[in-house]
This record gives sequence, structure tokens and C-alpha cells, in this order.
Amino acid sequence: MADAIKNEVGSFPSGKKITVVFVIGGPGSGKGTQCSKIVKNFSFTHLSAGDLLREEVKSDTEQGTMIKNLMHEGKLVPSELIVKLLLKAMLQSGNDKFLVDGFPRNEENRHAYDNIIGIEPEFVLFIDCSKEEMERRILNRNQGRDDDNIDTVRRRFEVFQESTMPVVQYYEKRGKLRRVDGAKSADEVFEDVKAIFVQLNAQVVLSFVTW
Ligand SMILES: Nc1ncnc2c1ncn2[C@@H]1O[C@H](COP(=O)(O)OP(=O)(O)O)[C@@H](O)[C@H]1O
Ligand SMILES: Nc1ccn([C@@H]2O[C@H](COP(=O)(O)OP(=O)(O)O)[C@@H](O)[C@H]2O)c(=O)n1
Repeated sequence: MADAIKNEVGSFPSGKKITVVFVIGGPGSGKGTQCSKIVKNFSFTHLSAGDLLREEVKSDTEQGTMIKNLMHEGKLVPSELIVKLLLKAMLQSGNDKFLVDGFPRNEENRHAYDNIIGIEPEFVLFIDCSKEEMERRILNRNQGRDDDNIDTVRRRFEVFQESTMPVVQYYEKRGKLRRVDGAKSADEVFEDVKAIFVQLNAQVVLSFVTW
């Protein structure tokens, strides 16, 4: 399956350094908000898994309908599908630095990414926020999202707790997790996020100098 997807979509030239940062957090924790701020300050391309899926839903295909139904129920779409969309968007961007927002959402997402794209993330930014605060924000978000209703939101919280938290713990054990307190104001959260990205840039400069 991995080879079929790479044959269809393409792959990165071997030897090219590609930087990937995953951004994980519960629904409404502020992933999209922080990613927009990161993009304005650092030269990353922001890819939101949810936005890529919402684009697919617009296409009037069987696959689009399947995604729409799963999202409406707050469930996750098959991993190979989302990884294929991610790979396509990464290659189309022409950039070599990616913020992948809302991914990986479960162990299956993580395995599919490892098998198909296989670029080890530099680190995983985890935006930690209470359920009460996330619920308040989503119900005030007003983006007309079909899944921002109380029943679907509750299901999304369950999926986050059951399926995404194990992924967070996996990266924590490997020393890859960078946790920020998402309950503060968006600008205050960004102060903490910025410090993490400044450190990443400093590491790149240092490895270049020592090389
Ligand atoms: N730190 C924050 N404090 C208060 N509201 C926030 C904060 N970060 C984001 N928001 C608001 O909360 C809602 C959800 O944020 P969003 O970035 O869309 O979350 P996610 O991408 O994690 O679902 C949006 O309406 C956004 O404007
Ligand atoms: N890796 C992913 C990301 C999103 N999704 C789907 O897209 C929905 C919305 O995700 P999102 O990241 O845009 O929004 P939030 O739930 O974080 O607010 C999820 O509830 C899933 O149905 C998925 O199936 N797999």
C-alpha cells in the first residue's frame, strides 16, 4: 500500500533535509490559532489535517461523502487516506518545513505516516487545555462547522482521550514532546510556542557551525 501511494503521489528526493513538526491538542485547544502565528514568524508551511479533509468533502465523490459522514460523527477517517492527502500537500508546497496540525490522532495514523512518509518529526508540540475551556471555545467558534455541535464535540473529546492521548504519551516517552499551557491567552501561549521554535532554529545554526 505504501509503495502504491508513493507511486501515485510521489516522494521527497532522498538526501533532502525535510523538517516536520506535529501539532497536537484537543478539539478547540488552539492548534490552528498557534499555527497561523508560527507561520508568520518562521518559514513553515501549515498543513491542517482537518482542513485537507474538509477540502475533500467539497468534492462530490463517494470518498467525499464517506469523509463527511465520519467527521459529522466525530470519528477518525482511515489513516492511509489522510496520509496520502498530507504527502500530496507537502510535495505541492515546494517547501521543506512543515507544521502538521491535528495529526497523528491515533496509533494507526502514526504507523501509516511512518510507513508512507517516514520523516521523523523534529518534535511534537502539544497544546494542553482543559475540556471545559475547549468546549467553551468550540461552541463560540462560529465557523459554521458541521461538527461543532455539542453531541459531536463530546464524541471528539472521547476520541481525543482514548485515541490521541496514547500518541502524546508515546512521544513524551521518546523525549519528543514540547508541552505548552493552552489555557492562557493566544498571545501568551504564543510566547511559549515561540521559545520552542527559536530553540529549533538555534539547533540548526549550531549543527551547521559544528559541521
Ligand atoms: N488561547 C486562546 N484563548 C482563547 N481563545 C482561543 C485561544 N486560542 C484559540 N482560541 C479560539 O478558540 C477557538 C478554537 O481555536 P482553534 O485554533 O480553531 O482550535 P483547534 O484548531 O485546536 O480546533 C477559535 O475560535 C479561536 O479563536
Ligand atoms: N488526522 C485526522 C485529523 C482530523 N480528522 C477528522 O477531522 C475532524 C476535525 O479535525 P480538526 O483537526 O479540523 O478539528 P479539531 O477537532 O481539532 O477542532 C476530526 O474530528 C476527524 O473527524 C481525522 O479523521 N484524522
